[in-house]
This record gives sequence, C-alpha cells and structure tokens, in this order.
Amino acid sequence: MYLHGTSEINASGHLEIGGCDVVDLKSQFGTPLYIVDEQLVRERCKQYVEAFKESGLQFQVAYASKAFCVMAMCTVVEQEGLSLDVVSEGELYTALQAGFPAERIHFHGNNKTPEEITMAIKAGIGCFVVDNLIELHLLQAIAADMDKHVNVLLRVTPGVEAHTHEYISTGQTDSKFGFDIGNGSAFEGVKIASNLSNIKLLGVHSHIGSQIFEVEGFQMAVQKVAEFAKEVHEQLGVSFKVVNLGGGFGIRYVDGDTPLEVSQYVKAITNAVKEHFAGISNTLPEIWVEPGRSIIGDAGTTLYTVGTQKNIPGVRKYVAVDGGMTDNPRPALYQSQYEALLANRANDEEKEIVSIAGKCCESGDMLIWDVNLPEVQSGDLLAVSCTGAYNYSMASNYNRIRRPGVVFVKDGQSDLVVKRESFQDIIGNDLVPERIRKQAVLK
Ligand SMILES: Cc1ncc(COP(=O)(O)O)c(C=O)c1O
Ligand SMILES: N[C@@H](CCCC[NH3+])C(=O)O
Repeated sequence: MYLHGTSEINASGHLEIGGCDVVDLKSQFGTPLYIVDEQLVRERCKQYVEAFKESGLQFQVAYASKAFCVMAMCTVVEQEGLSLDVVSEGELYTALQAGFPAERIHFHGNNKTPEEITMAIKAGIGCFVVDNLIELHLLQAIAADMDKHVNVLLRVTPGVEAHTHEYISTGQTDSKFGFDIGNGSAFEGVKIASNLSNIKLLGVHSHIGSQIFEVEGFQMAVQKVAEFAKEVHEQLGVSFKVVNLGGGFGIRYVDGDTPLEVSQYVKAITNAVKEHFAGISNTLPEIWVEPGRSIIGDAGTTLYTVGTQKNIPGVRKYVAVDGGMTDNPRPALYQSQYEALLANRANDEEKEIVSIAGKCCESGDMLIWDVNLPEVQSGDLLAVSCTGAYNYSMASNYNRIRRPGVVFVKDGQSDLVVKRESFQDIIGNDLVPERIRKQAVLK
C-alpha cells in the first residue's frame, strides 16, 4: 500500500499515521474507524492557497464539503483560509455550528428548497450558485420578501464533460445541472438575473466532473466560459467579476492513478484565465475553485478488524472485515479500487491474494477484489487507504450497522471528531405508534 502523508510503518511493524500507532487507535476507539491525517489536509489546503497566490489573480478556494462534512473539518479548512461549498441545509447547519464565517460559504444544489434558501439568506452566506430559472425566481422572491440582496453565480454547463481518465467535448451537455451555454439558456439566465432587483450577479460557475487527471478539460472549460463572458459583455454589457471553475482534481487511489500536483492544476487554470479572459473587460475575474476529494481524499484511512474467512479453492479467498459498503459504498457504486495493508503486521511478507468483503447481507458488499497480503488471521487489523473523501459522507446504516467514529491524528495526538454511532442513534427516530401497538394479534 502506498503510504500517503505522514503514514509510515513503525519499529513494531505497525502502521502509524500522524505519529499514532493504529494498534493503539484500535484499542482506544475500536473499529471500524476513520482516521484522518490532519497534517496532510492542512498541507493540501496550503498547496491550493500558495498556488493561487503565485498566480497573482484574486481567488477563493472553497472546500467542497460534500466530500467530508463534519464540524472539525470545517474548522480546519476555515483556519487554513479556505471558503466552503455546501449543497444542503445539513451541510450549511454543520458549517454554521462550527462557526464557519457565513460570508465565505457558497450554496450549491440543483433543487434548493425555499427553507434552505431562507436559512442561507438569514445566515448571510456569501453566494448562491443558482442552477436554473425556477430557483433564480424563487431566490429573488424570498430575498425581496426578506428585504435582502444576495450574491449569485449562475452554474453553466460549458459543453465539456469530464470522465475519470478522459474528457470529451459535447455539443449538447446532458446534465441535470446548470444553464447550458450551447443552447442559449445560460445567456437567457444572465439576462434575467442581471435585471432582478434583489440579485447581484457576480458571475458564473462551471464544474466539469470529478477525479480528473488532465488539465485539458479545465482549460477547455475556461475557454468556453471566456467566450461566453465575451458574448455577454458585448451584448448585455454585463461583466463577470467572479468565475468559479468547480472541483474535480484527481488523487492517487491505486497504482496507475496519475494525478497532477495541486500547483499544476491551478497553474493550468490560472494561465488559461489570463489567456482567454484578457481584454474582455478591464480586469481579470476573480477565480474560485471547489476541491473536495483532493483536500481530504488521501488523508483518510479506514481501519478494520478481520473476522471470518471463506476459502474457495481455485476460485478465491474472501476475508471479511467489520465494516464494508456501509462505511465505503464506492466500490459497490463505482467499482472504485483501493489499496490495503495488514496494519498490525505491516512488515510481514505478502503471501496471498485475497478479496476483502464487508459484513452486509449483500453479495456486492466488497471493498477490494484482489489485494496481496500476508496470511491473514482473525483479529488482524486491515487499513484501507485513501478513504477520506465520499466515504463518511456517503456512509449508511444499511443492515442497521452503526456508522464508525472519526479520529483526527497529528503529531502523536489523536482526537475523536465524530463519535461512533450508538444503538440509541440507530433507533432514535423510530416510533411504534399506539395504533400499531394496539392492533389485535391473531393467535
Ligand atoms: C459543483 C461541484 N463542486 C465541487 C465538487 C467537488 O469535486 P471533487 O471532490 O472531485 O473535487 C463537486 C463534485 O464533483 C461538484 O459537483
Ligand atoms: N461521490 C463521488 C463523487 C461525486 C462528486 C460530487 N459531484 C465519488 O465518490 O467519487
């Protein structure tokens, strides 16, 4: 397993993260356990900020909290000077409770409810990323009712669709998100938005996909948005103060993944902005980005305890751990691949290729299909790396399995930032109404 960030194998042959031996973390917090390398998160934040500073452009780096949204994470990214992208009242509530400055929060989503919009205006958030005309009019109406003015970016689909390892240019973007540039709806959106009394149109937003390893897709998006900005400037006299280019910067999960350095992504984007936006209006727009996975992804490790095994000679050996698709649905959802090691015997010779199964009542509940490990025994600890993004945030209670706790580790210190769910959390919202209780039982 590739050792990310501060991860290393210590003298006892144990995996150590943030100076903490994971065997001790198991004793203290149990398993499954999400472990976050806080120093690596902070480094990633700094890399974005530094790269933008170097570009000389005005900027905001908004952490896409959908990747992992808990109060401690909001606090860390706040301390590192980042802004925050939220997509629901739950994420907004988490951020506000963590004391995140509202003016640095951007609200996304293709179907914001009136309650969410009201909550966000009340909180005084920095910007709404408006997805469609219905939302635009709803936002105007609510803002007018509250006698408030709100900052808005219009989310546009530039006709650049990024896939995991490639990007393709599409004439007509088939996406549930945003105003299409190609068919004129983005132009119409800008025209309407710039005439609404309680809306302050700052500019546009474009997000082309996730886990992207090349810069060309981003450069192409910048070019398309710049062409659109030129058209809008010339025909409507509207100039964009802000251009948000979304997230999507890829990370290394397994051997063969080839992410770029943060600075390379940022440089490609900012250079493209300098090239394509030059001369459209007097000043270059402020550039915002929204990295999620690349801030938290490789800082996360999930620690499991090995339980049972099933060997099917000539076929495969299943090794079951005390978690699975409930804490990491990505292999089941996207056939995502992960690396792992035996965290309590990390120096032992790898002897067999096994498949790591979860404990859910579901054949598809697999974490890794093929991983080379020492001979595994019940009670061994298995660490799966790169589980920081879209694991905790997409976890479920399927089979009424309790969601694991999350611990932040740094400089030999470990602090619980999310407690493992209790049985009471599991049944906390259950009700057995009187009508059902009173139902006569047929004997
Ligand atoms: C609008 C928007 N911004 C930011 C992100 C974060 O993407 P990533 O985690 O790939 O950086 C996403 C998710 O793909 C998104 O939909
Ligand atoms: N949930 C996806 C990423 C979605 C990005 C959000 N638009 C993943 O785990 O890879």
